[in-house]
Amino acid sequence: MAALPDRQARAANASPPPRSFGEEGARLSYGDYLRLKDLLAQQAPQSGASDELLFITIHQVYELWFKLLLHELERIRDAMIEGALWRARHLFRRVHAVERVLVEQVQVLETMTPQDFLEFRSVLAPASGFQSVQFRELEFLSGAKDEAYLGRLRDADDAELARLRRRLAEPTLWDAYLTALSQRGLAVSDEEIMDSLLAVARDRGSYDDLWELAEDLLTHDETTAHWRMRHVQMVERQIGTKSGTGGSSGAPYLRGRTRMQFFPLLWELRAWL
Ligand code: HEM
Ligand SMILES: N[C@@H](CC(=O)c1ccccc1NC=O)C(=O)O
Repeated sequence: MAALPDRQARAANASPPPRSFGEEGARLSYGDYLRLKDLLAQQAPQSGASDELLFITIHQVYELWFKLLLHELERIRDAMIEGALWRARHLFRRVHAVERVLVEQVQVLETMTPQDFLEFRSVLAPASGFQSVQFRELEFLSGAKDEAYLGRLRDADDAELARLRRRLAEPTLWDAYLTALSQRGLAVSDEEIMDSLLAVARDRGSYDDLWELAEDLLTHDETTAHWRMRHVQMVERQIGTKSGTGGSSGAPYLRGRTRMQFFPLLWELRAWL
């Protein structure tokens, strides 16, 4: 291999310095690429209350993360069906990291006092988190399909309803995990599934990838439950025992939701080990 020219030799060559990577076309700027004009025009407080910008910003950030989570969880599901378990595991690391951010982010909204929330709470009604289509899509994709929530959406448009109906029809993460198990010769019928999960847990030498994937599913379940618990704590801090703008009992309804599990068999497995 030829030696690299030293600094003096390079200076003597006197050719112009190379342009930095990608500058040749010079078409995109930071703001164009990220569509910041559009993005930053989307925060439109309805009241004069100072904390409404915080409230809107937080919710929009959640919805952006939900969008990414849906994208990655779909890829995880498809990777499991294709038998590319390494890719599913790789993407689960990203999903878990984002989910931890979602939990951590609650504290930002908790810097708002209930008095300051009350300055604009009445303008929100009857809007509420019930109407988060992406949140419900995440639940459906994870395995908690409950058609009744379609009725709580109020003013969802046709495209949103179609998205939710598609999620109700398509395979869940759990369906995909069962496919991965059966591809390895393990039985997945209702009667046999627990024996198969036990076989995976007891023979890490043969099934370590399937075991670790089940652990990744469980972590997804657990971090989602953490979010639900942090959300209800925040709700109790903000509105106490008041009912919700979306028409539910508020904190009691949300407390009930914290018991939800996407993958109950993975939790039950612990008792059989
Ligand atoms: C001041 C802060 C918040 C309060 C007081 C609050 C209150 C509530 C209440 C009372 C409900 C039950 C529906 C109803 O009757 O209104 C609800 C549901 C929900 N909220 Fe919030 N929320 C807050 C912040 C957030 C944030 C930051 C998110 C993030 C996206 C969020 C997402 C949701 C979702 C997805 C639901 C549906 C939960 C389910 O059905 O399991 N909320 N919220
Ligand atoms: N349900 C809340 C209001 C609320 O938090 C909210 C209102 C409109 C859009 C998103 C919301 N966030 C989560 O429920 C309440 O009862 O105060």
